[in-house]
Amino acid sequence: MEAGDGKEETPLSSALSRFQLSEDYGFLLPNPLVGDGRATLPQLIASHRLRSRVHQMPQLSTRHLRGREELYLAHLVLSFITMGYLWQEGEEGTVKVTAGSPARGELAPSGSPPILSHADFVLANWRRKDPSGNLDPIISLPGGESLRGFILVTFLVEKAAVPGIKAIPQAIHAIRQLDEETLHQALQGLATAIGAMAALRQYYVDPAVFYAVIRIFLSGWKDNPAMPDGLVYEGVSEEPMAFSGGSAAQSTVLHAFDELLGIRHSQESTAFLHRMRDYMPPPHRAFIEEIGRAPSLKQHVLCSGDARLRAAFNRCITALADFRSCHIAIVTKYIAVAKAKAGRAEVGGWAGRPPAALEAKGTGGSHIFSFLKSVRDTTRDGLISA
Ligand code: HEM
Repeated sequence: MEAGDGKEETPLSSALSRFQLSEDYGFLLPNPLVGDGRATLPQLIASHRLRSRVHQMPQLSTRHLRGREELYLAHLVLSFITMGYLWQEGEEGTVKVTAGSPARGELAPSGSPPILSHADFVLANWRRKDPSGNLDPIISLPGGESLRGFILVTFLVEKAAVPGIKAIPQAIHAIRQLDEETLHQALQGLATAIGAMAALRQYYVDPAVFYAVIRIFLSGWKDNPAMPDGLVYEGVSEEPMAFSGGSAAQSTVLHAFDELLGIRHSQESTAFLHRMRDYMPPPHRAFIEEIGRAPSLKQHVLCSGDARLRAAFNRCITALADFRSCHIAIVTKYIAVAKAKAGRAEVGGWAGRPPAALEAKGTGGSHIFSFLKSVRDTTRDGLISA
């Protein structure tokens, strides 16, 4: 609650300054949460103390935060606490109402919904561990080394995509200038970057831990039978609100590539993917929309009749379809095969049961395989024939 409603306000900046860096887990929770001594988020969740402590948290205000970084950090910390709070008892123990700050409207100023998104989980959740540039996540949930691998490999895939993202404005500028040489170079750069995103294959993640432990903490309360009524954000609205869970479908990268290459997905897939854009940082969303308003690359390549441009364009499409095939293989291993092997009582020190509501659905809420295959196939349809 904000000042003036009878409750004392604690500036979020001062609460954040009490988060301590540790070599193992990044931020430790501030003392008001743990009372005596310190505990990491996973330890707190495992000890089942988080829920009652969250109720006692002081109301936090974002008004003293300085700049974008602190806002993203605040969203990261509070959305992780929210997921721990909501899912700590598994699917059976969900709550209908949030109490206290973590899941509330204070998260909104960063422009993202009050839930853990891909931008929190991956894009903002890293720090340099040592001078040689090794990385660690800032905040973890249960899942140990597998969770660490899941976050960092996804981060590396995003990093591999950066030259491809940079090639987009270059390509659009070249189309406007009718500069075919620069356009060709930009498309070559894009195809190489998409190829490098095959770092996706290097997962150091145990499928059983991913399936039984990690996935539930990324789940949302939209299209999720475990929380069919959504969630009341106390002090924000008396009506329940529904938000999708964290998913790399919320990553800006493939949306931007699709937009540039003029890929047309099915109506159903497009609806899902567009919904995922609501979970991106607003400048990312604006970037994708701007690409959509630019002159059509595909039309330009078709009209130019330039065989070299057509080949470079098709290399981008093929690389993108290959990436999506590789992703389907990963998802098969981490969800379909893991599901078949599931049922062990305890995985990775965590005795939770695999979430039944997520058996056929992704954390973003899609019908996994029909969606992923349709998106891969419509990508292939984007090829220009000779
Ligand atoms: C264990 C690893 C992974 C699993 C199990 C996984 C699972 C899924 C699932 C189930 C979906 C469907 C949407 C939903 O409901 O959430 C999805 C979509 C998606 N994932 Fe992943 N994913 C993994 C890693 C990655 C990585 C590293 C990336 C790269 C950034 C990625 C990029 C995407 C994209 C872009 C989509 C949207 C569909 C598309 O545009 O092709 N995923 N993923």
